Amino acid sequence: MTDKKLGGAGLRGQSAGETALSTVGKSGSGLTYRGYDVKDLAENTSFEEVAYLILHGELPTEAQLAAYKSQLKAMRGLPQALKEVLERIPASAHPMDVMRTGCSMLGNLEPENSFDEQLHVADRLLAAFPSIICYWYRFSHDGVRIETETDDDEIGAHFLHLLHGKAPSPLHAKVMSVSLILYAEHEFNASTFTARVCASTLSDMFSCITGAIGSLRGPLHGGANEAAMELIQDMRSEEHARDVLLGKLERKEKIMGFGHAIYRESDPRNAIIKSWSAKLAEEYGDDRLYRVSETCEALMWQEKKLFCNADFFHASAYHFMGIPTKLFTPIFVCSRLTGWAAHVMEQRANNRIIRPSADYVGKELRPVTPISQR
Ligand SMILES: CC(=O)SCCNC(=O)CCNC(=O)[C@H](O)C(C)(C)COP(=O)(O)OP(=O)(O)OC[C@H]1O[C@@H](n2cnc3c(N)ncnc32)[C@H](O)[C@@H]1OP(=O)(O)O
Ligand SMILES: O=C([O-])CC(=O)C(=O)O
Repeated sequence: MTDKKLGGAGLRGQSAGETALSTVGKSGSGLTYRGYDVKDLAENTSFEEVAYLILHGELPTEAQLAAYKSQLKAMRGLPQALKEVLERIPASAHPMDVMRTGCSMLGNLEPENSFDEQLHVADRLLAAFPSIICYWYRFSHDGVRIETETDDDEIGAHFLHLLHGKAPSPLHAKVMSVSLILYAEHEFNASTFTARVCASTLSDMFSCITGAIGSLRGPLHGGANEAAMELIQDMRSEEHARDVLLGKLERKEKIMGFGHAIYRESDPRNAIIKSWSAKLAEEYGDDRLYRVSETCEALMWQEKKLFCNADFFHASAYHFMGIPTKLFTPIFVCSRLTGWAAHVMEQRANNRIIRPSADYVGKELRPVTPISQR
């Protein structure tokens, strides 16, 4: 992987601070969390181990992991006032707006009173986010008030259990764990930077995370996994996929799930989620979605030298597990929370308010014309 030539708009290529949490797009290692290659982590750990690594600095021992899992399990319940708010949100709402409101409401009910509570707040949100989104989804779509405390050991399995009303298969639980690992942390991406800017004013953790959810929602960032699904779901065949994409490229439309602000030749998360999507396609008996996804990948590289980012094969993988498309980006939130919270803590530990300057391109200094003469 070569380093991308960075420069120009969007603060590209400018260092905006220091981090010990991850590296993105460095030659020789595509993506590392606290010094571990994401591929190594995806092959050899669970999401809870990675969350512990990101939040605490080191991988847990067996005893630490067991204690961490039981601690998170015990924090899955939602306060009645939050459930009432979630019940008032219509089924037509975007689930990312539900996440934003759910996070913000929890901040009213269980505020972070001092920075000494920051790790507790991060863990509480980690445990509560799947409950928040699934409670709202099942109530608004199926009319049921679900019990949000399951006995599932892992957050990914817990999410699928709440969504489908039954514990997932080992394959689905494994894919969720890998997916959450892949999405957990990514240096100074837009949503993380939002969280850090908010943290730099010495605001509370809930505000930082609520702002980050808003930034992740857009289709140029986390929202791309949903947009990718919307793109591929109507592709009837490989030939149709090619026609659709060539038409879009001709019209200079963005193809969601492709390209990246930092990576130049590939996103290291793609090969990992793609291989799990292939396994799920086989289990599902799919004879279209995975193939058209591969067609898109080949055509985009051939035509534009653009590669799939983390989001593209997440679309088919989530679909094969029966996850409704509009819940794709909220799963990203359930994972990225770990990175956001760790960045907030890192910012707080060595803080200076983030306040860049702007190049002024407006009018020269001029006097106010009295309103009667304008
Ligand atoms: C988990 C994540 O958040 S990963 C990102 C998810 N987002 C997406 O998948 C949305 C689609 N992708 C994009 O919009 C962009 O690739 C971004 C936002 C991710 C990165 O943007 P940038 O850093 O500005 O892209 P970059 O500088 O590499 O763009 C180079 C050229 O390729 C084009 N390009 C980049 N991505 C795409 C795409 N997905 N489809 C079509 N053209 C594209 C750009 O328009 C640009 O063309 P130009 O030189 O004619 O203006
Ligand atoms: O780094 C970025 O710009 C976007 C991204 O891939 C992520 O946040 O996972």
